[in-house]
Formats: sequence, structure tokens, C-alpha cells
Amino acid sequence: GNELRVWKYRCLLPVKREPVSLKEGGTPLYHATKLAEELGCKVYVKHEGANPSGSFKDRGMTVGVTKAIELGRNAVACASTGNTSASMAMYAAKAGLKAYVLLPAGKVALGKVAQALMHGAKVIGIRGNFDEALALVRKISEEEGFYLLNSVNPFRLEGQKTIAYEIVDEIGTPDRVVLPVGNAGNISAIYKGFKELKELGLIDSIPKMSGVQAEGANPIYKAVMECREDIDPVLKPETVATAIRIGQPVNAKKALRAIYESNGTAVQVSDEEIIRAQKDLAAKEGIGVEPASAASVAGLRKLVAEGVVERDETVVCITTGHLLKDPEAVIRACGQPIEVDASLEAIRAVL
Ligand SMILES: Cc1ncc(COP(=O)(O)O)c(/C=C/C(=O)C(=O)O)c1O
Repeated sequence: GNELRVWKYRCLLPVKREPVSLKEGGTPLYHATKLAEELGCKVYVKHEGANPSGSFKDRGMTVGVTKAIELGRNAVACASTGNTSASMAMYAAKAGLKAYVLLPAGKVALGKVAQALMHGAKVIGIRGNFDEALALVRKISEEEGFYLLNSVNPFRLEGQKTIAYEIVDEIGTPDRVVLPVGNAGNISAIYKGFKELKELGLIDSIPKMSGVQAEGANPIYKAVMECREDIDPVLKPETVATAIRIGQPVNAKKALRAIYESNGTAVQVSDEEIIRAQKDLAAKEGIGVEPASAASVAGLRKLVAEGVVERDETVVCITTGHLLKDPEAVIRACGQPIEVDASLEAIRAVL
């Protein structure tokens, strides 16, 4: 039954023992009626912000942390733009494992840092970007015997592929799946999920995997525009969507294969387009997401404008994280509340 959520699919997950679970998955698939009207196609939004730690990472961590226990490890580690560390800290706490986190100092949304700290991880800020932090955590984990849980770890992708399973369980196979791409694990994982269902004969087509990147952090986009099998790193990635402020995605080859084999595509969007989509999702659809997650809708808008998306396509946008992760980005986008004296007149004056 659905109460098992991710572990409803345990027969397709590479884990033998009882999973370390916080009831992840089973996230809502909303019909975005106003977006559908605006864009002329059927638009669903699968809100991964509804997971226990507020992002899709929980799907990968429930499998990855369970595997760490299975392998007899007692410490896990990751570099993170924030959500991976929040999720890893939460599942490590549940599992009784030590957790070590490297973050790009000053570039991680406050909500995510709060989660990693409160769930008991050792949180270290690196004076460098995510890509540098990832290179360092891979070396430190090797030396110290930490179990590395970045998406270089295939068990992370095994958990995240369940996004595809849930979509098919609920609405069958959409024509297209649109999602933000940073380290490129999620697009690779979701593609794998659809491919497995096709190989099992459960579906007969695979959705066009469409990756969205910020203009300032767009190595996958540039590679797709040149039909390349690998990327040139972006050395100084910059975007307000700090979750995808990544210039050297470790899963680039898998992601490019996913895009090409599914006849998908990639698109880049500006920070302004991301924030506008974030506001529209919240204010028109009641779906509260963090900036990187809104890139999926900003990207779909651009693909429709470019005529890439057919008019009657069924599209699923994956919104990967919760609005609450980055309240400071909201204040920058919306300004502060109006402050008035505690009187009826003062309130009437600003209604
Ligand atoms: C909200 C949100 N949306 C999209 C992505 C991109 O997913 P991938 O392309 O699979 O990397 C992330 C990634 C976050 C990290 O990479 C990390 O937390 O270290 C995210 O947090």
C-alpha cells in the first residue's frame, strides 16, 4: 500500500535488510491548472518538497544510508549545496551513524544549514564552491573511511528513480519530464526508473527528459547544444538558485545519455525567470518551492516559447525542494512585510 511510499517498490531496490526510513516518497502530483492554461499543455507538478527533509534527496538517502548499515559502516559524508546534507544528517541520525558535511561557506540556504546542524552532523564550511568541496570530501572519505553519499554513489540514484515509478503509478507515462539539473544525479535516476519500467514491459515509451539549468551554471545545457557526450566545467558557477550552483556535475555523462536516449533536451533560464516562476507557483498554484525547484517551470515556459513543446503534451515538472529552505531568498524577492502602528486606521491605510 501507499503508506510504504519509496519502499512500496522494494522489489526493485538493491537493499536486503530492513530499510532506514522516515516515510519518504509518495509525494503529491498536482495538476497545475493555471500554468496549463498559460502554456497550452497539460502540466503536472510533482512536489518533492513534501518529503521528510523537504527535498527529493530523501529518496536517495533512505537507500544510501540503509546500504551504509548493510556494509557495516559507522560514518557517512557528503559535500552539498545544502539539501543533500540536510537529508543525509536526518537519515544518519535515524540510523545512529556519524555524519560529516562539507558546505561552500556562505552559499547555502539557511534552512538547509539549520537542518544539517540540528540533526547532529559535523558541518564544515569550505572557503570555496561546491565542486571544490566535493573533490575534498571524496579524498577525506577515502582517508578516514567515511561512506560517501554524494550522487557518485549509485545507491542514491536507486532511491531517486522511484520518482518515475510514482508518476507512472498515478498518471501513466507523460510525454515529458522537466526538472532542474545541478550535479545531474536526479535526471539520470528518473530516466533509469522509466527505462526499467519499459524493459519490464510495464510502459511502452519513455518521457522526453528535459533538464533546466541556470544561465550562470549551465555545463549540461552547453554540452547538449553542441550534442556532446561530456561537458566543459563551468569554473565559477553563479546563480540565486544556490542548490544548482554547480559547475562540474559528476553525473554529466549519465545525464547527457538520459537526454539523448529519451529524445529530450536542455534549456537555460535567468535568475529573474527562476524567481518569477517561484512567485507564480506559490501565488497562482499554491505550491511553495525554493528557487532551484522553480527552474523546472521557468524552463518549461522557455521550451513552450521556443516551440519545443507540442501544444497538447502532458508534462510533469519536478519541484525538487520546499520554499522554507531559503526564506532569505523570499525576502530578497518579495521585500519585507509592511509595518504599521497597531490601529485600525493604520491598517486601513495600507489595505
Ligand atoms: C532543490 C534542488 N533542486 C535540484 C537539485 C539538482 O539535483 P541534481 O541534478 O541531482 O544535483 C538539487 C541538488 C542539490 C545538491 O546537489 C546538494 O544538495 O548537494 C537541489 O537541492
